[in-house]
Amino acid sequence: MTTGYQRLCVDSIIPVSSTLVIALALRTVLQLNVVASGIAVVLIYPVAKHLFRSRKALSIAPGPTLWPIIGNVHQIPSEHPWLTYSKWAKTYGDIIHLDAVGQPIIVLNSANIARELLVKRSSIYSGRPHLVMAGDLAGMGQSLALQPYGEEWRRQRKLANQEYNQTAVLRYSHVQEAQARTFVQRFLKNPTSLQSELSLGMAAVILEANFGYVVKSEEDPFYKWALVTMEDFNQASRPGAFLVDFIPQLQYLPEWMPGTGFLQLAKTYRKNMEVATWEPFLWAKDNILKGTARMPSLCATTLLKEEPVSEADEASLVLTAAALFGGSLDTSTSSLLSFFLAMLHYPEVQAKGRAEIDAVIGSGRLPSVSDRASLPYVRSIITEIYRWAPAAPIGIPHALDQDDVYNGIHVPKGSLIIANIWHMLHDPEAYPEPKAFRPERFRGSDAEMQKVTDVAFGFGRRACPGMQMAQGTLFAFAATILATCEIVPMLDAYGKPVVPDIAYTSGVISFPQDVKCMLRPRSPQAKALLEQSLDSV
Ligand code: HEM
Repeated sequence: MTTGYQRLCVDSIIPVSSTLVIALALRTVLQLNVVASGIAVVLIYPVAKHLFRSRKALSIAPGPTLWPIIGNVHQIPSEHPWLTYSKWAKTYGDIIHLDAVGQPIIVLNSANIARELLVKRSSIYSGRPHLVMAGDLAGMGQSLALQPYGEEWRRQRKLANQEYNQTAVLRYSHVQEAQARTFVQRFLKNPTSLQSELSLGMAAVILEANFGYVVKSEEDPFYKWALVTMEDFNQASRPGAFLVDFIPQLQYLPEWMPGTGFLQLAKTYRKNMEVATWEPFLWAKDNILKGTARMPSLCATTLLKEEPVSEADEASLVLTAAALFGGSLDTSTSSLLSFFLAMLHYPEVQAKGRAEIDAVIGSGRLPSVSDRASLPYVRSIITEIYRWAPAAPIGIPHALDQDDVYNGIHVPKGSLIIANIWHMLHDPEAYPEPKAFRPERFRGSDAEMQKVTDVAFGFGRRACPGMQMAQGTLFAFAATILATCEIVPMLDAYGKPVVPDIAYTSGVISFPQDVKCMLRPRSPQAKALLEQSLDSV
C-alpha cells in the first residue's frame, strides 16, 4: 500500500525539472503538425502543470528530482555524503529534502537552521532512526546512542552526564595524562602502528573511566570484545546491507527458510554484544563490592549510590557504558590521527604550539590537563581539528517525532534529520579559506572556539555527552606529544620525507587514511621525564 507521504513524494518534483518537462513538451509540440500539437498540449500541459503545482502545494524543501517510487535513492551518495550535500547547498540551499523509497531525509547545511530545529524544537527533533537489523534483531537499539527519545534514553543520558559532565570528568585527568604518556613511549618504540596505538589509548581511557579497569595491551580481552562489537555494529547498520531494514516483516520468517541467514547473523551479533558489554560490568561489580576496584568510575558511582540498584538499572548502566565506549573510541582516534596529519602538513603550527608549551610550562615537567586554561594556542589547535576534519562529518541522524513546519516548509513526521556538520564548519563566510589549517582564526578566543564545538559535537538534547571527556583526552595527548617530541614524516628508500596525503574515509566516523609518521624526542630530558612519569603510575 502506498502511504499518503509516499504518494506526495512521488508526485512532487523540483521546479527546475518541471520547467524542463514543459520546455521538452513545447519542443515536441513545435515538431508536430497543428492537430497533433493541439492534442499534445491538451495531454502534456496538465501533467507538467500538475507536477509543478503538487510540489508547491506540498511545500517540502528543495532537493534533487524525485523519481517515482524510489525518490532519490539513486542520488543519495554513499561516498563522502557531506561533500555532495555541500555541493547541493549551492543549488538547493541550506535545507534539502530527499526521499529514499518513502523515507523523508532532511539535510541541514546551516548551523542556524540546525539550532532552530534540533535545539529550539528539541522536544520533537530528538528521536533516532529505527534500525531493524542492528537495533531490533542484534539488540543494539537499546543503547543510549540509538534509543528513541523517551524514558529509557533519559535514564541512560542521566548516568552518562553524572560521570562525564564538565566537573566530574576532571576526576579522570590523571588517566588521560597517563595514557598520553604511555602512548608516546609505545609509539617511539613502534612507529608503524599509529592508529592501533591511538585506538588502544582511547579505549584504555574510557574502560578505566567506565569500569575502573586498566587495559595493558591490544590482547586485552575486554578491549578485543569491544572491537568485535563495534565491527558487528558497522556491519549490521551498513545502509542497504540487509533487506529486513526495508521490509521489517522479514524478521518474523522461520529460521529454517532459505535466505534467512541474517537471523542467525543477528543472533551472533547479539551474543557478541552481550559478552562485550556485560563481562566488564560484572568484573567491575565484583571488584567494587570487594572493595578492590580502582575509583572513581561510572560503575562505582552508580553501584555505590545509597538507593538499591535494580536489575533494570544495571541493564541501563551496562548499555550506557557500551554507548560511551562506542561513542568515544573512533571519534577520538580519528581526531588524533587528524592532529598528526595537520602537524605534518603545517610544521609551523606544530612549532608554535610547542613554543607556547615551553613558554608556559618550561621543560622541567610534563603538561597536565589542568594546564588547558593557560595554553590557548594548543586549545586552538585542537578546536581547529574539530573544524578542519570533523570526526563525525554528518553526526548521527536525528528523527522527527511529529509533523513540523519551518519557514513555510513542511517537515514530515518520521523524517531523518542530517546535520551536515562538515559543511557548517567549512562555510567560507564564517571560516575564510576553510581548507587551510589555521588555529589563529580563533584569535585565542574561547567564544570563537565554542562556535566550533557547538557544531562538531552535535545539537540539542542528543548532543555528545562525551564532549568534556574528549576535550581533556585530546588535550592530554596533543600537549604531551608537542612537549616531548617532534612529529616528523617517515623517510622513503632514498631518505626523502613522505608527508601523507590529506584523504579521508567515507564512514559515519571519517578517518584520515594512511597517516604514517615518526616521533623524534626533543631532548634526553623530555625522554627522561616520560620514563619517570610512567614509573610513578
Ligand atoms: C572528538 C571526539 C568526539 C566527537 C567529534 C563526537 C561527536 C559526536 C556527535 C556529532 C554526536 C551526535 C550528536 C547528535 O546526535 O546531534 C555524538 C553523540 C554521542 N557521543 Fe560523541 N563525540 C566525540 C567523543 C565522544 C566521547 C569521548 C564519548 C564518550 C565518553 C562520546 C559519546 C557519545 C554518545 C554516547 C553519543 C550519543 C548521544 C545520544 O544519542 O544521546 N563521544 N558525538
